[in-house]
Amino acid sequence: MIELSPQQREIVEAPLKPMAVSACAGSGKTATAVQRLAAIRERLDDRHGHIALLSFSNVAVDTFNRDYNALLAEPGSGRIGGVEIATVDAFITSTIVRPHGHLVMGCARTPFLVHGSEPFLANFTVWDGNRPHPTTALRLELVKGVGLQFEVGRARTVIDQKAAADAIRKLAKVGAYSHALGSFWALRVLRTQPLILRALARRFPHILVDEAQDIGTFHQFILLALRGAGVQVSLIGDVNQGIYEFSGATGEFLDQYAKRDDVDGRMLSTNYRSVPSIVTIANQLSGRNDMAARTAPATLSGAYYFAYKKDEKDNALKSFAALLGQAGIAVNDAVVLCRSAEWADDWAGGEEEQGRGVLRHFVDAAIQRDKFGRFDEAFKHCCAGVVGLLDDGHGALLSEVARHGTDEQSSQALRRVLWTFVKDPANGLPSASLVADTAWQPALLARAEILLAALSAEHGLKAGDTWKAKLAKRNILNQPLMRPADLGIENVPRFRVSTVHKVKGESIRGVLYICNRSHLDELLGGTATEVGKIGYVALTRARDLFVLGVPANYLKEFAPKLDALGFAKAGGT
Ligand SMILES: Nc1ncnc2c1ncn2[C@@H]1O[C@H](COP(=O)(O)OP(=O)(O)OP(=O)(O)O)[C@@H](O)[C@H]1O
Repeated sequence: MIELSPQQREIVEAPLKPMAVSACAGSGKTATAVQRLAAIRERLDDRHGHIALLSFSNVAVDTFNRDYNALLAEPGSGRIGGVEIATVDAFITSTIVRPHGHLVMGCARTPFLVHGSEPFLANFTVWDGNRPHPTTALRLELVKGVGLQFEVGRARTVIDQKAAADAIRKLAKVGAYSHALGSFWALRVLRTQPLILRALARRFPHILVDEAQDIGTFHQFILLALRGAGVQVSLIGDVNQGIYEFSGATGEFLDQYAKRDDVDGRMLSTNYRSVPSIVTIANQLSGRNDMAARTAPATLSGAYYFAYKKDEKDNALKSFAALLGQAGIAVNDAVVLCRSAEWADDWAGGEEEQGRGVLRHFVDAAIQRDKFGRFDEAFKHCCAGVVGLLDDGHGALLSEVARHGTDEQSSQALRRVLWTFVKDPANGLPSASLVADTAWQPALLARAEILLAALSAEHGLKAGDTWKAKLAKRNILNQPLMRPADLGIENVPRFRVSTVHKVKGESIRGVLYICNRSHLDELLGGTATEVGKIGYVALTRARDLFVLGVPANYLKEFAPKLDALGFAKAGGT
């Protein structure tokens, strides 16, 4: 177990009152939050009350659970249960929407989350004046001076209030809600059901929220409603890492919360993750003055840049591999980061897109499993694909099967069948290395038939009438799903490639961040803009080595600025 610093310990041992902790990157928020959770648990007299520790990703929740259980296992630990560790959304779902949502949704069943691929959703659309959109595509925005606004699509088309409200009600009547609508219904419950609000406040006298810069507008109102009913809400986060601005999470709530009279404002300002030269650059970008706890290792470390050309990606990857070699970092301990999913796909050796609709879910599942070894992602896609093949009547199934930690026996048995299918390229989901039109799709069709027969016999699940048509060869090519490099034919190091958003919260030994001109511009401009913050998150993931990929055309323009910040030029393409 980590020995806490005095700054961390003061937070852990502070009096039981609402707290706002403004922390820098790599400052040990995880250990501090877990120990604070344990300290509150120990000191709280109310043995019926639960303390909730909430975050925004399953990875963070798993880490918290692991560390809290390790604390419980320590000799002499008198700590007991009575804590709830979950994502913010899972907490809202399990404590508000599922048990009480029916009171405001007008449905006669336990509400269930829909993911968008469920066939029955075809009957639930909303009209934008020109064309219909799935109701599940509605996003809710609170716009200053306007109030609640409903939008769809990338162009953020605003939907007529009444049309949106009618569509949401229609969906709610069958018990379904989308991800965006979950918080909406939860807030409705809290605002219209005072007895439930009071009961929740009694059950959760303390709620700690990690990554609090990611609290969006609806989450904020939910937390404030609970606070109004007496819950002590504490926040811990880093506004410089607020990279979900597009979804209404500006970090302002965390900033403002610290200024409230009854809130104890604290800081965590030592970075335990990165070597000092990286912390110095991070300080300049964020305007903070954080300390580096580490000293530089004897091998190559720090922040570098090199030029790359878009059509010579393999050279850039080889240059990065060479730098990693000098730093003594294995390829497996490094990552290539991009701003957008499209870029990440491209740098990962993007496949030519194959499949449409339901079939596309199976394509994605095979690629996730065989190219990236990500079985959890493969499982999710496979579930969406299988549910897409079933009869409309099984609309709630996907949400039951996909629910993290569900303990219902029927769901568990079904999960086992689906896992078996996902894990087995010989008899289940066919290998992504097969040629798609002549081998992969026919194999999928035959095995899906066997799977559907088993689901019908053992689980009473009925296949939809058109399931075969959904697996027809639409946009299926005469080539494998994975491109040759991933089949081991070309000799380029195989890096994990990811978006910055996906590695949030991680510590990684070597990071290459591939930029275009505007990414660089905003990175150098500091953390005032969202893309600037994304650059800051990329930089601060690196433990030992951070490399910036600069487009060759712009090297001359950016080199002096990068040198001035403390980057060093690496040899490169
Ligand atoms: N007191 C400490 N002494 C030594 N190492 C520590 C201490 N506190 C934290 N660390 C280490 O610092 C690293 C970063 O911690 P953690 O992942 O919790 O950072 P974080 O604050 O969540 O960062 P970020 O917000 O950037 O993801 C971890 O490897 C952790 O073990």
